Amino acid sequence: MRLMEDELFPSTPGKFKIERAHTINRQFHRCFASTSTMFLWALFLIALTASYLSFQSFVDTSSRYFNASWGGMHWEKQIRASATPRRRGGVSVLVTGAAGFVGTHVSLTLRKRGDGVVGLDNFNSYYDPSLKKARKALLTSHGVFVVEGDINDARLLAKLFDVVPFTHVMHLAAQAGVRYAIENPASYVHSNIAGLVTLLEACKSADPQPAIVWASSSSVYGLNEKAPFSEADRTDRPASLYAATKKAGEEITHTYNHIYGLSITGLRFFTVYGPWGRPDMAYFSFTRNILQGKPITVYRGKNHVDLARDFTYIDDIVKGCVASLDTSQKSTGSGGRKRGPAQYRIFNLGNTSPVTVPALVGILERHLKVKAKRHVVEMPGNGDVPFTHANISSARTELGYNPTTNLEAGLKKFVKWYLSYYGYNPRSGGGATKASKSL
Ligand SMILES: O=C(O)[C@H]1O[C@H](OP(=O)(O)OP(=O)(O)OC[C@H]2O[C@@H](n3ccc(=O)[nH]c3=O)[C@H](O)[C@@H]2O)[C@H](O)[C@@H](O)[C@H]1O
Repeated sequence: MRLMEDELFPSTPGKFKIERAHTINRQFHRCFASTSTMFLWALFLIALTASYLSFQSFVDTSSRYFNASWGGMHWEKQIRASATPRRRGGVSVLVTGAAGFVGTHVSLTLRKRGDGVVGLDNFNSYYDPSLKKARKALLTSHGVFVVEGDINDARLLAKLFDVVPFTHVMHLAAQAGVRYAIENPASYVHSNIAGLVTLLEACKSADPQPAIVWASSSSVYGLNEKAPFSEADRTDRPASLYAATKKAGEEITHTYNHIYGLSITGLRFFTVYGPWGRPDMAYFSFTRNILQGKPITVYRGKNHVDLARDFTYIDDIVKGCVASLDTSQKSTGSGGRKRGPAQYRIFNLGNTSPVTVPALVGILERHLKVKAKRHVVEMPGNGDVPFTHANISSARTELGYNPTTNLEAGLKKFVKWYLSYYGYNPRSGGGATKASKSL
């Protein structure tokens, strides 16, 4: 077998051979030159591919950055502006669930008195998100910036505390509704347990740590029969998963108070109602159905006993929330470590005068001037309790809480708002439409 050298450097030189050797030499150089050119080309292609890939990842990262609903210098500027108090001694509050019923009212009240407020809401579709968007528009028109995001988003929460040293957190974001827990139990765990823990983790790590006021629920009294319900009564027999998650929230907040020195106030709301309310609640859905000429289902307890609720008007609840913020002591921890014991409180915020569900329907009929088509059925075993009744003496003493609106007056204001927001068309049988909404 001939070696390659033999081919290139023949052993017997001669003209032909010499020429051939030159030719071979040239071929060798050409070949060598083309190999190095190829090598250079390959290098060039590798470099091109690498720079393309890194450019792509830059584009991806930046487009993610620019498309995210939060982040960026402009966003931070808006957050800071909204969080800045406009009065001497004003507080800076992060309100979760700001586009919710209670969250909107609390945010507006704080803003109107000159506090700094930043809202956070995930605008989920548990009920019509357009109502939440309308509440957000109302807040925006009053200078409250609402971040669209979830309390389960730890990065977002860390960023918010990074941008603003919030003095307080008003935590109202939650999966509400007693009976919906049968349909979608996971949503209660997601918002009321996992979301709460994520929020508390952010608060515990924040420097300074904020004081926290949050919404528990009258439902924690569950099967308690002793009336009126006092904060010291047993709350270990919840009747619904909703109630169980709120009760768990009370235990979880206690832990964070104990370990990290977070100042915490839990408020047990009693069936809150009023303008800008929640469409899933009975007074709201009854109003819609009565106006549309549709039947309403009125639940009744065992032995034909009417169900009753300690319905509480939104303005009274807002006063209780704001008083809770104002009487909160500072958290004692810093850098995730407790420095001393911190305040831990739980208050009932109710009205102390339960009204039966049929009586509620009667009031609505009067205000709407339309007779309801009542369909009375026995209360299904879906988490409801027969009655609620708040003892509010603790809130009276500690917060100066003093509810002043009874159900008759409160529903009158609700109906007025409902008709102005949804409109009223008597020719279509009192059908409510969203077309003529007015803010
Ligand atoms: O205090 C709370 O912690 C809770 O209050 C509220 O729960 P509830 O007191 O159950 O209010 P709501 O649904 O308006 O039913 C009122 C009454 O109407 C009866 N009801 C209800 C629906 C129906 O179709 N028919 C009916 O008779 C029903 O049986 C009940 O007797 C909040 O929704 C909840 O998120 C939580 O905050």
